Amino acid sequence: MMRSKFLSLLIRAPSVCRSMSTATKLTTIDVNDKTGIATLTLNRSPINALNVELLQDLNESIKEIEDNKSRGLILTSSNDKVFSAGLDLNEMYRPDKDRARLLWIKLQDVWLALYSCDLPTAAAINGYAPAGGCLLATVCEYRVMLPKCRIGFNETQLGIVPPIFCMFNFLNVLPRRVAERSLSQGQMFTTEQALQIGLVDDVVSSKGEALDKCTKFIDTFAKVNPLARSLAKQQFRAADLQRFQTERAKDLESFLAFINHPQMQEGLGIYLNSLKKKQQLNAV
Ligand SMILES: CCCCCC/C=C\CC(=O)SCCNC(=O)CCNC(=O)[C@H](O)C(C)(C)COP(=O)(O)OP(=O)(O)OC[C@H]1O[C@@H](n2cnc3c(N)ncnc32)[C@H](O)[C@@H]1OP(=O)(O)O
Repeated sequence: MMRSKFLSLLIRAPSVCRSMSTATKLTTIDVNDKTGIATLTLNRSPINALNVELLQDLNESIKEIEDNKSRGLILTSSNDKVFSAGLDLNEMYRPDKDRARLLWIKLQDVWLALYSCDLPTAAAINGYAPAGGCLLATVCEYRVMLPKCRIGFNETQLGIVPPIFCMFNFLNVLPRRVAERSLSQGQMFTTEQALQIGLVDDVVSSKGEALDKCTKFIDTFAKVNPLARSLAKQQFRAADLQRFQTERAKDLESFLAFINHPQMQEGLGIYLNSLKKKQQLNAV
């Protein structure tokens, strides 16, 4: 009797979150002591544009979460309107050559860390997620999104060829025909369209609900042997990971050649300017 009372108290006890790291500045990690699940929050104001430092912090945080044997990883944003605006275009426009190289290497590292992550991963997409934002969301195994947002790879709309890891992500989530069309057209989807085509698994009305849904998804693995789960995931992703490793160096050189092209620089300048003037392209 005493024991079951004690157990019911434990079950009803409010969940306690503890911060795992103070070292990172542009990401935060909160581990729920009850569920053992880590929430990794993008925290670069104003719109979580992915610069070298944010990508570096993301890499460190993912490693920290894996090393601390969390039960799962939920990726979200501290901004209530934007999950991530994608790569920081200021890193690509009139770039510092060393930083541009580092930017792409760190983006590749983040993709690799999440694509091959041992833990179950889920994205609580609490705002806009264009390009690199969509990359972070679709590299996860489950997605839930808030209404009235947009998500997609808009690269071709900006004259950019989406890198192969965008293709891997989409092919894991969408039927091949839909993946190819949306990547080659640079389509941005509303939340409702994203749900309809299966780009997101669920739609909820608040960030709290989104985090709950992600927790429930991760809980579906509670009774599965973690090693078997992780190896099954690796098996599914092995061919993509191998191709990525083979093409990684070439992919970096393509990115550098691409951003150093005068025509691309001109286009990036015009696009950045249009964003600053709040004249966002219809594509986003
Ligand atoms: C060989 C292979 C090469 C492959 C290369 C692949 C590369 C790229 C992948 C990418 O990720 S490129 C980035 C694509 N991202 C976008 O197109 C998003 C553009 N942004 C928006 O649509 C909106 O900003 C938003 C995300 C919907 C947010 O809207 P909101 O109204 O909340 O905020 P804004 O006022 O528009 O923006 C605030 C502030 O940030 C500036 N800004 C916006 N996006 C970016 C960005 N990606 N990088 C840098 N700066 C950005 C925007 O100009 C505003 O600046 P100020 O006016 O405050 O100076």
